[in-house]
Amino acid sequence: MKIAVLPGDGIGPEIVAEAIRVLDALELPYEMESAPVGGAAYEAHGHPLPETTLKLAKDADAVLFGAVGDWKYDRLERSLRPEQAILGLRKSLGLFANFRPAICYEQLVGASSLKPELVSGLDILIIRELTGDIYFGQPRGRRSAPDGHFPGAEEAFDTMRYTRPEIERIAHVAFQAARKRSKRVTSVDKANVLETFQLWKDVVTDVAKEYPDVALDHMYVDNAAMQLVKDPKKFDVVVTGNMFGDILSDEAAMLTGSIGMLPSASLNASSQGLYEPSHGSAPDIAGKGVANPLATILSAAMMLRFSLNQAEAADRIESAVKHVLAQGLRTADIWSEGTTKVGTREMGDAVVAAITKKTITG
Ligand SMILES: NC(=O)C1=CN([C@@H]2O[C@H](COP(=O)(O)OP(=O)(O)OC[C@H]3O[C@@H](n4cnc5c(N)ncnc54)[C@H](O)[C@@H]3O)[C@@H](O)[C@H]2O)C=CC1
Ligand SMILES: CC(C)CC(=O)C(=O)O
Ligand SMILES: [Mg+2]
Repeated sequence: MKIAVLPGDGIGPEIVAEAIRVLDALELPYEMESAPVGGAAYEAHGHPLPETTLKLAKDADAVLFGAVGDWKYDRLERSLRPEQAILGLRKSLGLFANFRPAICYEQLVGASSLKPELVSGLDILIIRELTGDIYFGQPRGRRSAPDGHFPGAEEAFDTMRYTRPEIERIAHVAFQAARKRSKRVTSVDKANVLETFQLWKDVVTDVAKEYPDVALDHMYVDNAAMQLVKDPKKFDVVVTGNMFGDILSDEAAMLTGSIGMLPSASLNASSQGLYEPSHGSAPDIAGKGVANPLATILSAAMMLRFSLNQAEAADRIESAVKHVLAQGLRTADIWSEGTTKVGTREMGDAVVAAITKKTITG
């Protein structure tokens, strides 16, 4: 088993270090190799995704990724910006299916942005298409506007685009996931306005015919954003496009207590995967030792389950996380009165201790 480790920027190296310590505590027979990515790679090699980093990721069974980006690169030419590294990895490895489970752990019900009764027992699976949509569509650019209300004025444009096969394959992923859960899929679109999402809705409806045991409903994205905070438990599997999934998953994170709790798995057709927290590099707290490492640690558990065939080890990590939360340990983002505030490293220590001392109560 070979794991490529790409810590990246900001809090990336801090949280990935804790995930690695947790993986090490499991004493599994894997090999790990690290490489720079994002701003760190730009500084060292002049490119956010050097060929050697890309090759390491392609050759690995799984990639453990931190986060990329920093405000200081905002004015760089787009192809050199750190965020292009994660987009490039997703595209090059064909990681079209992004799983973002928004689970509110019982111990964190009080940390959620919503009332306890709305989030107690919450378990939503957001399935986000990850290699298409407006993040990848061509053409894009800036130019002098050729027409419109202000001809000759500077304008910028991006292209929202999906093909039928792209939508079909993510729809199959969603229906198959729903079969293992409560057999409900909500497809989120903007078909009332966008041609791209009228196609999305038509294709998801067609694919649904192959899954008569799964109930499908459609919801416009603006309504979905509202329903997520009004009555989140009405959702089970949510399938949507790249941009809507990006936005809705950050919103869903707050139902679970913090963006620092939301892991993710990005899979290709051969179950090779990239595992990263759903959040970014958090430059505002980088280097302070306060970032929550649990989303990354839980992403490592998803890696063991989905790409490395180590479901039991994944269960051990997830039980250890529940155990430390039950002990009352909290990083600043999930802290509340009556709990114990700890830093990134202490939280990692506690998860490692729960695994190695076998003190897990679940
Ligand atoms: N996959 C990736 O590498 C991603 C990269 N980014 C990049 O990250 C940089 C920062 O973006 P933002 O919009 O600020 O989003 P962000 O997710 O990095 O941070 C948003 C807020 O959440 C907090 N936060 C995030 N992760 C946390 C954690 N583990 N523990 C405690 N608090 C946490 C941050 O302190 C900040 O207040 C940008 O350059 C952005 O492009 C953003 C999202 C994903
Ligand atoms: C660089 C962004 C597209 C990454 C992001 O915000 C995400 O995947 O959640
Ligand atoms: Mg995002």
